Amino acid sequence: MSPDWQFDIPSALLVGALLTLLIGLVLMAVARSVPDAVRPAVRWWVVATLVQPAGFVLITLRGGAPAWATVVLANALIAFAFVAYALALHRFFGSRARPAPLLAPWLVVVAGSVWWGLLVPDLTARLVVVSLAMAAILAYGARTLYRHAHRRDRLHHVVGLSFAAAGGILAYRAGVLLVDPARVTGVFTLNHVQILTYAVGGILPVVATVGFLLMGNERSARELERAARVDYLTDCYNRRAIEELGARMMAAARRHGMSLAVLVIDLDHFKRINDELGHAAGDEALVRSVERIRDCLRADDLLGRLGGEEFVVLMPNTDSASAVAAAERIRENFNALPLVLGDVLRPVTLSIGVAVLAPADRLFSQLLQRGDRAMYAAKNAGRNLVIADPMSGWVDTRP
Ligand SMILES: Nc1nc2c(ncn2[C@@H]2O[C@H](COP(=O)(O)OP(=O)(O)OP(=O)(O)O)[C@@H](O)[C@H]2O)c(=O)[nH]1
Repeated sequence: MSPDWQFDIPSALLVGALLTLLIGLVLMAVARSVPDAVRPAVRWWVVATLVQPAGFVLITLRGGAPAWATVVLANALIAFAFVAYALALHRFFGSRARPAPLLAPWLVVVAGSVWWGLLVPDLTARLVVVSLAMAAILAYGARTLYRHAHRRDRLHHVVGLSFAAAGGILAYRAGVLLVDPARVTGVFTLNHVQILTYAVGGILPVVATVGFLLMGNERSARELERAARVDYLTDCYNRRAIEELGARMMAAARRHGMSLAVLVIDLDHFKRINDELGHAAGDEALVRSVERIRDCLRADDLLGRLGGEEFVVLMPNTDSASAVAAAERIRENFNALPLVLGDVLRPVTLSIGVAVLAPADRLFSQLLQRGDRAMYAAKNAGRNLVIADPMSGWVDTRP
């Protein structure tokens, strides 16, 4: 280091502690606005950002306060904060936390601090063991993140690389001490190893927390976007999404000279289910029906709920005969097997209208309207029926 440079580790630790605490408070303030699913993760992260500064402050008191506090408690708190960060990532990705792989290194930190800090004082052994155990916790956190994060989502690198860098620095310190124990004669010894550990170690939680905040924000945005496109009850697309996707599919079909079919599916006498079994059973019937219909479809068909008990299937690259065959398969499935609503078996039939993209269709709504008309024709013809719109080639599959 240049002779003009001054660096003092306790000050760096206090600044790091203050920054971590402040960003933890920011996170606490936004915790209420994150989606419910992310809230437990945010809570663990807030715990980490409150506990870690306490550990850092205790380290600055070394020499002036008893070793059980400045060594054992300080290390236990910092290692606990690392465990809490890792648990936060576990929760963020929805996995139930299995603390065992995190508890073991935390216990090593505590036991190593007690043994080589209080009972048989040995700075080198203590720093090596504590550094390696803490590095293991951080590596576990980074692994959790990289196992679950979406590949296209680059944001998680901010958190993942912060974990990996902090773990790497601690492992590097252990390596240097093993090779050359004389390098560190006290915790505040000024050399590149200690400066890296405490200066970078104080900055990384702040960087990681910013990354975590942005991850939470992105998750909120994605969930809002999803909520705007998905039917809350049945989890298939809602009307708005279907109209958007339908228009897009129609344009693609035109561009590539391919066909596009729609099925408009309506449950017959659905009102009777509500009237006889109650509204909750009616809701369940809608959910079970969506599952059934989905099971009958190809991977690139899209299913949506237009409202009430009316559904639509968008079938790319499908001609009239194939669409009618698919509709017939769905109708027959319902006709053959009653829906299971709790303990009740309830026979439900379907009326299905089929329409295929015609040269005259300018808007997706026109195609959908023809499907809807065909569905009503099936209703008027006695229900439990598939009818194709005349412009798609009239087909009546009355059994
Ligand atoms: N449980 C439940 N019922 C709904 C929901 N949306 C609409 N409904 C009910 O669905 C029923 C639809 O009744 P109708 O339009 O008369 O149709 P239907 O009884 O199926 O008769 P057809 O279509 O002519 O065979 C109404 O009673 C609505 O209250 C929903 O989300 N959940």
